[in-house]
Amino acid sequence: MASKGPEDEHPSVTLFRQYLRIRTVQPKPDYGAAVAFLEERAHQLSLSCQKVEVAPGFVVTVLTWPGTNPALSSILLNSHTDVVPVFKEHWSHDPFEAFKDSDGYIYGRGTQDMKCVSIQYLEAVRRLKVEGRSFPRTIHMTFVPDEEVGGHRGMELFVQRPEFQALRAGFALDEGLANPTDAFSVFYSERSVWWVRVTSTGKPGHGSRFIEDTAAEKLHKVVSTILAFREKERQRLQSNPHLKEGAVTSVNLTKLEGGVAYNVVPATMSAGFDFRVAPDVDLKAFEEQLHAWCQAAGEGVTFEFVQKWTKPRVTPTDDSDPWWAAFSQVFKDMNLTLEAEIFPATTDSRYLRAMGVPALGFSPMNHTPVLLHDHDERLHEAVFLRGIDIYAHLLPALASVPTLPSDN
Ligand SMILES: CSCC[C@H](NC=O)C(=O)O
Ligand SMILES: [Zn+2]
Ligand SMILES: [Zn+2]
Repeated sequence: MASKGPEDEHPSVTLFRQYLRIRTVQPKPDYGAAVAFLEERAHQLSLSCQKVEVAPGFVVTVLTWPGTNPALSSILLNSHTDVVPVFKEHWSHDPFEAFKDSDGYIYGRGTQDMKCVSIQYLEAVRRLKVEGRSFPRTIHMTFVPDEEVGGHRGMELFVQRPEFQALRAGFALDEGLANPTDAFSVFYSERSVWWVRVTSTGKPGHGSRFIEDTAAEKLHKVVSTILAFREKERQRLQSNPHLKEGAVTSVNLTKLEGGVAYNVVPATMSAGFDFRVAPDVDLKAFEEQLHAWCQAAGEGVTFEFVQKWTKPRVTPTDDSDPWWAAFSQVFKDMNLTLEAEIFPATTDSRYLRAMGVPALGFSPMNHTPVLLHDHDERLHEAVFLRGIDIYAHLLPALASVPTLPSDN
């Protein structure tokens, strides 16, 4: 297929590519430019735009399309504005140029995670407004900073504020993942992130001696135990075709620290682990297990949490739930396949669900390899445009869910 020149490119694709060029890349995202871009979109769409500074320099931008029945709770469409860093030398094209190849693939950091979704929300709303449609429920689009580093200066603070309460969110959409097959993935829960630092202390001394009770020996025991647990979970996932990645607990050894010189046995060493705990795990029992593993390694082995999520929640996916019924019916009507899963990593949905707002993670990308955080992150323009169609069906369905007991 020959590439369309910029003159006949779909305007939604052009807008997407403009947004991709804004360097909201961690660790120093240009949030000012993103907020200015969103304010301009609000102006173009005749939507109100509220800026909530949740921490100095960290703004949540809220664009609102009022519904016809303000008594009803609202639909919240969330996306984060930041993107993860790149290894530029591994990219085929500049990751912040939004290069489109002759087949229609758009390359860029954020093409999948999740600048596509931000623009799809905006363009679906634009289309529905142009068509003169209106719906009972208000639609809020929230654009939040700092998701990629945990949301601690983004959604985590925003949900605690009166401005969030004032949105009266009844249901939310947030990010999901691409799916390489014909199906679309949707995420109704996520694993709890636990970043654990195990510190081992022991006897120091000269590197030539058989010193008893060293920090390294004991740390090695803990590392072995945890990696054995990892293998057990890996096998459990591999041997059961019904289980998807998010249904088991994963762990990786991601940091090792300690030592000062080759001939000095260090008195302390530490190991860092990234646990993603499945939502059906008893978290109290799991923490006790961590204690037991450390204790079994010997005296002076302790652990601390660097991240610890303790409020896993599951959004209903049975047809008796009005939100799920409305969401899934759209896919039936459009003859599209949905696969419901637990998100394997962490998103801002956890903060929304913990506030009692049911949330689904959905990024409309089928026939697309999962390339978030990867080199050559890309999305085909046709898949991107199809996503706008899908939201243009989803938003009317969700914003027309009849009055619920929770609305009163
Ligand atoms: C807990 S902070 C990290 C959040 C991050 N989210 C997306 O990749 C993740 O590692 O899942
Ligand atoms: Zn993301
Ligand atoms: Zn991400």
